[in-house]
Amino acid sequence: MKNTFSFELQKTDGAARTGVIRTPRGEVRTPAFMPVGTAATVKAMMPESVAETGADILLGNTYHLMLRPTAERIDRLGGLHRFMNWDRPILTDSGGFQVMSLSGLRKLTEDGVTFKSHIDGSKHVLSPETSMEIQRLLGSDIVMCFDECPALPADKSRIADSMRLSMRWADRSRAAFGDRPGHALFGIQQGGLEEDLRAESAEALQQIGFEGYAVGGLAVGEGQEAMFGCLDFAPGQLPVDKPRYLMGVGKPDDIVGAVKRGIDMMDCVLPSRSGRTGQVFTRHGVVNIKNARHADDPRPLDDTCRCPACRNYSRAYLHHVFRSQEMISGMLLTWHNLTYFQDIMQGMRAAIAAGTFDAWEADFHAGRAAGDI
Ligand SMILES: CNc1nc2cc(C(N)=O)ccc2[nH]1
Repeated sequence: MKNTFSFELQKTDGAARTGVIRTPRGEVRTPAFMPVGTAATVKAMMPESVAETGADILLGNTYHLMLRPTAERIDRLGGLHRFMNWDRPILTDSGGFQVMSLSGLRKLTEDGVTFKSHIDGSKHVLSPETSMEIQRLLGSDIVMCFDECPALPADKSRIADSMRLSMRWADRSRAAFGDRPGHALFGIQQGGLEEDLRAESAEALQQIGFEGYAVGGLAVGEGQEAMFGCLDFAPGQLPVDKPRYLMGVGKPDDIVGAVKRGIDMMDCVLPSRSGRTGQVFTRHGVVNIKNARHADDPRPLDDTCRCPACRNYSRAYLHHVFRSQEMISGMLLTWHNLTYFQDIMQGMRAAIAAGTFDAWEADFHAGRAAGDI
């Protein structure tokens, strides 16, 4: 096993790309969707089940893990992969986004963010330096720069100031990351929906140099049209030979539109969170299993789906166990949603490789318009 990190761009079809990220813990086929394993678990899933859905990599949340059980404890126990029994690649976020949305009593300065834990009120500091140390202790394969993601809408001067702070933090993140063969540090482009600010951010990040580049600052309430408008130019401002990661996205049609515009990696809680709330994604659209119309329906959710929920159970059963708040409900629906999201990724990888992405996309949208869900 070579102790290196690399990305091979294999085929393009329009702006869409397919390739492979090679890490010491295995390969990540792109475009890739990363399930979110917030507190060292993809909720309601065994890690071997997550692997069976087709996930090559998952995401861990630095903010949650630093508070509980702490990165030091995970390090003492052999690192996050050993701790959660996932031996494939893990990407960890920096904690920057979640500290601003989850913690209490925050104070943001040039140095970083001091805050109180939402769990027990204890005081903590997140900065480029502490975030790099925490992610090193966790042992993640892909580390994210510590940045600030401004809430939208915001005026241009606020977006510019925030982006420039994030670029100074990117520089400090790079310095603190050090020389770690086989591990990657990704920079995060900011700049809101502004093409000139995003260009300035992309240029600043390339001057520093990263193994991959994220498009940050999106999926924060701007809506799909504005997000796609930004993705019509932002990925193209980033190096063509490095992975491009869109953070926090998204619904199936968001994912397809992002890949169409040159994105290689994404993460989102939607398939797992929705699985627990009875929202089921299928190729014909969304099924809300709670709805009484499923109570006597003997059909599977999707008779073309390979997941255990579709192979072994009826909608009537899934409706029953959801209504009865049985644990198997979240397990089966999460398993289905993650399988469906991975099958979308596999479909796009194959279509881009064959040069038929446009036809695949048309079929994807036609299936959702067809209804009969
Ligand atoms: C769910 N939406 C979302 N937008 C994000 C932006 C960032 C970011 N660092 O700009 C990180 C996580 C994010 N999650």
